[in-house]
Amino acid sequence: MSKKEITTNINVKDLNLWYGEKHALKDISIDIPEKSVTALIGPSGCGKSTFLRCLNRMNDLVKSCRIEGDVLVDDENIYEKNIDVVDLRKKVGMVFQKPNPFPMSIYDNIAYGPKIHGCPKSEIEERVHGALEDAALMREVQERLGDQAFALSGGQQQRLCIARTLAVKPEIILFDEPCSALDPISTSKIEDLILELKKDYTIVIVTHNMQQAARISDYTAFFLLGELIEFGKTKNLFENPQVKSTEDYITGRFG
Ligand SMILES: Nc1ncnc2c1ncn2[C@@H]1O[C@H](COP(=O)(O)OP(=O)(O)OP(=O)(O)O)[C@@H](O)[C@H]1O
Repeated sequence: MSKKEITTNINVKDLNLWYGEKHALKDISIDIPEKSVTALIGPSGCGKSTFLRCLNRMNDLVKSCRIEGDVLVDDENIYEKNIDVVDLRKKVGMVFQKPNPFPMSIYDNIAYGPKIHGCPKSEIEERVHGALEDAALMREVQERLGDQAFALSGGQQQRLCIARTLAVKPEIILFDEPCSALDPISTSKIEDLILELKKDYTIVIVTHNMQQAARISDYTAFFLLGELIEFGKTKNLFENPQVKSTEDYITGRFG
């Protein structure tokens, strides 16, 4: 890492996670820099999505899941009893693998979040428009905001889901393989968007696509069998990996 002081806003210490008997994350410690893109890479089943979901407590929804260790967001341990999970997920938004718009209009999809979080009625329209602009979707949908969201293409639906996340003004956005269901042109639009968003948001992205990690991330974390093997600047990790298994993975020897 550079000598310049790097500010981190997600600090994970000795995180362990079990699904029943299965020890899925083992002693993970990592400090994630703010306003940058951190990619999580590694072979299928190594725990990338599980780790991502720990950052906004999505694993709370899994009955068999047990977590030990600390996950600090802005110096606050998000696993403390007094944490309001709804507020947490507003601050730490998430975009999933498959676009999952609500069965309602384009406008209402985006207005939904601000409404349930008590945004004054007079500000909703501005929020919706701002989020559509920031998600680089406005130009394509401005004439059809009342149309059903499902009428959009897959790539547009995914940008709608990003707009929906932005509308509640998060600080951190988690992306779980956001392009895996998309064609190359839609993928490239989402990648451009992520590069734009990192000016204002901290982004953590799970990707199977190493070229994608190399293209858009500033930092990369390599996971293997539930362990964090190596973490550092993307350029260093890809060009000069410090651990043999990282090198084996990025050169395609396994995974
Ligand atoms: N809800 C669950 N219940 C039980 N085991 C689970 C659950 N979710 C994940 N696992 C297990 O935990 C391990 C890590 O899974 P996870 O989905 O985090 O891996 P991943 O690296 O994201 O994989 P992929 O790249 O295939 O999405 C795997 O062995 C998986 O089978």
